[in-house]
Amino acid sequence: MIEATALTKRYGDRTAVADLSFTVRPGVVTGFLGPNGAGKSTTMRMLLGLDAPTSGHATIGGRSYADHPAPLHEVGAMLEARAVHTGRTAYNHLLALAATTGISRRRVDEVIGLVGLGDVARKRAGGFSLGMGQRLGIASALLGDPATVILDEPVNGLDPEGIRWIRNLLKGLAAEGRTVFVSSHLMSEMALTAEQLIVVGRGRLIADISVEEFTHQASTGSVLVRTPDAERLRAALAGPDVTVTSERPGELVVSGLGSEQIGLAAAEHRVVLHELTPQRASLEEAFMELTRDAVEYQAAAPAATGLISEGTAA
Ligand SMILES: Nc1ncnc2c1ncn2[C@@H]1O[C@H](COP(=O)(O)OP(=O)(O)OP(=O)(O)O)[C@@H](O)[C@H]1O
Repeated sequence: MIEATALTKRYGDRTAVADLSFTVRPGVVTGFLGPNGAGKSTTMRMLLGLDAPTSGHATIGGRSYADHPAPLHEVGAMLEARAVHTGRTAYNHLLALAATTGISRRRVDEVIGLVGLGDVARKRAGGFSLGMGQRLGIASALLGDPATVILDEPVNGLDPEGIRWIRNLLKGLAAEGRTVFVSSHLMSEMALTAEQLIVVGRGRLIADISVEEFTHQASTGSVLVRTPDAERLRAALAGPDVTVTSERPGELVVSGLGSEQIGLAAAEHRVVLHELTPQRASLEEAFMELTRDAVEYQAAAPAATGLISEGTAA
């Protein structure tokens, strides 16, 4: 369990983190989301005792990081994936880390297997690709078999295979009952990985919300219907609070009725349906909307296009 209470960090007259309070529970992956410069890295550094808060405090497993007698067993973290001595092999890097904290050689072998670095463990880490560097960073974080795992932007720069690997690893760690806290600026990625979201902007808490609820809120409430009998269905659906629009032949967008009601009406009138899809804004668009006022440097971008269907969202 991670608990942040009124965490605040100022650098001169710049406030990086402002009065930030949240709880990260064990057993689920919690995403820490926010646009660039929102204060995610600063918050993570404060959780790990690498930066002192201007005010407020944070605990991991009930104590501040510095108060844990064996912190590597309590918390594993990856803040900068490439902070590795480049001349050493991956194996020796992990072995050196293990030796300073009383962790066995067997555990080094175990984490190498866990992160899939078996084939390259005897190679110098300096020659590693970004993906291998991330895996080594995660191996270091997991070395002490920690109850809490904190990773800053672990999917940055990874290919789809690497992203899927990290996603499954994080879910597995959470399923083992660990506390997993992972930052990202990509809502769509977090929607696939996390169950709970803590969203920040300009150092402040914007939302503490489940992915399910966030997805629900992104719903526009309209339903796309494809049918070869559009005009008959349109007549069957007509009602005081119902709006039906059509941009293409054979396609209707219905507001004011749920997909169950539309399906039922179609069945009653023996209208064949080819598609019945609740519409929602893409999660990335919903996220941009949520954090719009908090984006540090707003680019002049074309207006968001609005709706896309559930199947293609994110
Ligand atoms: N050492 C520092 N000195 C001065 N300002 C800092 C320092 N570290 C961070 N900041 C500022 O604090 C704010 C938050 O930065 P932080 O790196 O925590 O954000 P972030 O959400 O992790 O963003 P990113 O995704 O871009 O890393 C930014 O405005 C940043 O410029």
